[in-house]
Amino acid sequence: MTYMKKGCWLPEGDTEGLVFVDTFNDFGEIEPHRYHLYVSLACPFAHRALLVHSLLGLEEVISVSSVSPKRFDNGWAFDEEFSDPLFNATHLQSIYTMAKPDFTGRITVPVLWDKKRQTIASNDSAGIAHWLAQQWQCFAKNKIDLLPEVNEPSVSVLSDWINEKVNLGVYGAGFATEQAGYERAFESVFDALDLLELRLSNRIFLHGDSLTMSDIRLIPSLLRFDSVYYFHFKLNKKRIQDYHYLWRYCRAAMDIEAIAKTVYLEHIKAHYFYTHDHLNPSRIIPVGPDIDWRLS
Ligand SMILES: N[C@@H](CCC(=O)N[C@@H](CS)C(=O)NCC(=O)O)C(=O)O
Repeated sequence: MTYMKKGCWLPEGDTEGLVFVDTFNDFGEIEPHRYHLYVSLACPFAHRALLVHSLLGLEEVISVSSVSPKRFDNGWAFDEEFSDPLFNATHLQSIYTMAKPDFTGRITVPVLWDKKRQTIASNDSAGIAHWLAQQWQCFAKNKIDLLPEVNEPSVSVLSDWINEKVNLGVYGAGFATEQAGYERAFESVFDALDLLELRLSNRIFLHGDSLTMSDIRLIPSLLRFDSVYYFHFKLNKKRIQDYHYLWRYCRAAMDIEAIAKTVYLEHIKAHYFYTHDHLNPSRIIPVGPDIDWRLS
């Protein structure tokens, strides 16, 4: 992991005494063409924001671009294929220092840039996803309510649980540095998947027939599981394809065009297997697996 301290890039591991004080959480008014969303197509957290953006059909009012899949020592970068459409920056760190020259913290995606105030409105995926789902209905091409009032308490409880047990849980196993910690994280992820399998035995999505914010949390991690987490994070008890209902759930999600068009498995694999060279020193990116998402 790499960080900035008071606007300066820190070499890997040199984080002694670092206190992460800076996050951005200051959304402005809703105005078409005012915001730009920087994501990484590989990142499951950024994927939350991208999913809401795509499901609501906000392409014409909020622009989106991705960083390059391969992250080097200077953090998220832009390249010819994945360039910065606003500033032609070479690295995402420039976007952070434009917003706050003495920024201290991790340079993460997603980033919601406010063109009017020339600053970062938010770099919190959950906050951005929530804001898009709640505030942008008036500009949404598709009227989808991902935060239905009737389910609101259970959606937020389940969303938080998925974040802890699955979204972050897989990293707990993948980045473990000792056996016991890895095994605890491994068991915890598969216990959570077993519970979700049970929950999905009598419904298509987590709260019934329609997608909610809980699904927006779960889908990014499940879609990456068989190609990445199973191998790279050593989560190899089962693939998602080995669960009856979770597999049906993934295929039902991928059957939705607005979801399928946000999923770039080659980009995802290129990121994880190339960037985490402490887990994969050869940086060889696996060719497979071939996944057939069709429902029947
Ligand atoms: N606060 C963030 C965290 C997102 C996050 O951890 N993103 C990862 C990619 S999956 C990242 O940008 N990591 C870069 C780094 O840690 O150097 C969120 O929006 O949820």
